[in-house]
Amino acid sequence: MQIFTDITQIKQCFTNACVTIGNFDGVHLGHQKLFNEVLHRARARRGGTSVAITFDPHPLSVLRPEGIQLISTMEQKLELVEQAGVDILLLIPFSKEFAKTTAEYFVDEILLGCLGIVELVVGYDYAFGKGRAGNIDFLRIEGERYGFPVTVVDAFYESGEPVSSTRIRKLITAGDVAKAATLMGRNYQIRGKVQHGVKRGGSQLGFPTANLSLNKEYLIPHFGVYVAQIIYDGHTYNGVLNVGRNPTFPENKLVAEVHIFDFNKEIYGKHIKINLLQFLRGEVSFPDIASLAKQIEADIALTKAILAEQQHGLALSYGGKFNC
Ligand SMILES: Cc1cc2nc3c(=O)[nH]c(=O)nc-3n(C[C@H](O)[C@H](O)[C@H](O)COP(=O)(O)O)c2cc1C
Ligand SMILES: Nc1ncnc2c1ncn2[C@@H]1O[C@H](COP(=O)(O)OP(=O)(O)O)[C@@H](O)[C@H]1O
Repeated sequence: MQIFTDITQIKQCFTNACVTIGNFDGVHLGHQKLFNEVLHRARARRGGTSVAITFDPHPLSVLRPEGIQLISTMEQKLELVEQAGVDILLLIPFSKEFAKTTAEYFVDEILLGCLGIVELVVGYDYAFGKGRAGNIDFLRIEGERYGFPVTVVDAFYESGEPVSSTRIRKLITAGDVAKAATLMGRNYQIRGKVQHGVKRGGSQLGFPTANLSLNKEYLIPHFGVYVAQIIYDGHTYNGVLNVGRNPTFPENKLVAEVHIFDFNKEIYGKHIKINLLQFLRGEVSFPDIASLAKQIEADIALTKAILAEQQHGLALSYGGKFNC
């Protein structure tokens, strides 16, 4: 995937550009449906180029005084859009100034002038430009005037409800990461460089934990303990994660810390990714360190049992398929 971080970097229109526009926070199954439609139109029908346009930072983090807590970092978003198979990603720098861009200017200058659009694919609820004037009715009229068909893609439904970034944010904030995964088509993930903690995990508790600091610009999952999967240096490990403020101790610092199973390496400063698979319990203030250690032991046993059960389930479902 080729990435452009400003329209001025695009010197020549793309061949038969089939374009979608959106914020794509979380790159969930609804977004993936849009990308599939664009890819199908670009490749199978037009022999052209699939283009996604998004904004950096997320418009609501600029326009809303209270900001927005995002599901995915820009780094993750780029990875996921690339995995979806999109050829070109245009990341338009978003500012209060850019928010004043009229929908007409956007269509004339960016879609037609810069990209050479031949087809537009948008989600059922999408609108852009000053005052959200670039809504579906407007785009259909512009499409007819300039000769680019506009395809409106309906939501992806799960349990009869549309999948949306807002719905996923609510689930993660409530700790229901397992359900969020079914709406995203992948697990909710946090990532970052391993930080130094207070050196209590290994020496006092008997369970070292690799600590990540959490940035408040992103969603903070419900405080508590999760079954986790850790990706480090090209390998995947199982583990158990605690998100919260360690109320048993006085520091009160927000942290995500993961005890990795069958692992014994010093990884301070290294980049790790943690997938949150299932919520186990909320964070508790324990009367002493021995009670906390005992609880962590129980958390580990439960995590291992859940993972073994999942493996067993997978083996059965593969068995079922082979038997058909
Ligand atoms: C599985 C697990 C569960 C935890 N649960 C709690 C908890 O309920 N309450 C709490 O205060 N701290 C909890 N912690 C955090 C520990 O207090 C923390 O890992 C320990 O103090 C080590 O901190 P350090 O990495 O800064 O040395 C948990 C940690 C793990 C790995
Ligand atoms: N199984 C493991 N899980 C997590 N971290 C481990 C493990 N084995 C070794 N480590 C290392 O130990 C560090 C955590 O030890 P800990 O005593 O909790 O110190 P800190 O308070 O700095 O987090 C991790 O950052 C990592 O470098």
